Amino acid sequence: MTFSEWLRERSEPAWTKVVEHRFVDELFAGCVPAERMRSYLVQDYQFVDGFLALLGAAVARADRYTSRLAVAGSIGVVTSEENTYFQRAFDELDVPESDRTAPVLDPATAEFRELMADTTDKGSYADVLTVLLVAEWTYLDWASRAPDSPPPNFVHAEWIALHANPEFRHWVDWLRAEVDRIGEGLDERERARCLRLFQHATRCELDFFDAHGPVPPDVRGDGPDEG
Ligand SMILES: Cc1ncc(CO)c(N)n1
Repeated sequence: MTFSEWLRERSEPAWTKVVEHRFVDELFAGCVPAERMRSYLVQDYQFVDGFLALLGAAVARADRYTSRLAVAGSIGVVTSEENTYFQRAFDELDVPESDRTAPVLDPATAEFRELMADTTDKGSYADVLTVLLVAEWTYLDWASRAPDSPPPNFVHAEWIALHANPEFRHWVDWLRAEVDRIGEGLDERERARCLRLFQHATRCELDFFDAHGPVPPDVRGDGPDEG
């Protein structure tokens, strides 16, 4: 088993709860109510802010030029296609300027941003890659479940398409291979630290979806499956 597979397996059942979250099923069906899609995207823009800083830390801490180039390529996507998607979605959903730049943070967003900021400031390259991998791999995994026909509303359809395309898969494959490569050189303590970070980030992903329903946050996807 590779290091990345081991990290993911040890993060069950939360991992699968993220990938099979009801928010995702609603997204595929195009029936996330506008109010919840708005709050999800407003909060996610704040996630992306912290995530971009974390990508910068990966560029800074990488041990070789080819790795810096790979991460920089992803920075290019976040700052162009993904950013213009947010702007167009915010226009469509009538998001006021204050919520685009400085919204009140949900507890789930605040915790995720704190984890990313701590890792940006103090994490090793392995730590940084670990948190990046959770964020990208969970999104690839849920998006891979998308049905063939996209929902009619571009706000739903393009959010799926941003994470269900060959370039994104290629980036996540690279991140996994990079975590596996760096994992080879880690000692027991460092690996255990990566696992704790991986599990914490996976919990943050679950809390983030839970915060935008339809399951109330205190149920955390543990209730009976209502399909
Ligand atoms: C909360 C969250 N996790 C992961 C991604 C994808 O990087 C995202 N946009 N938002």
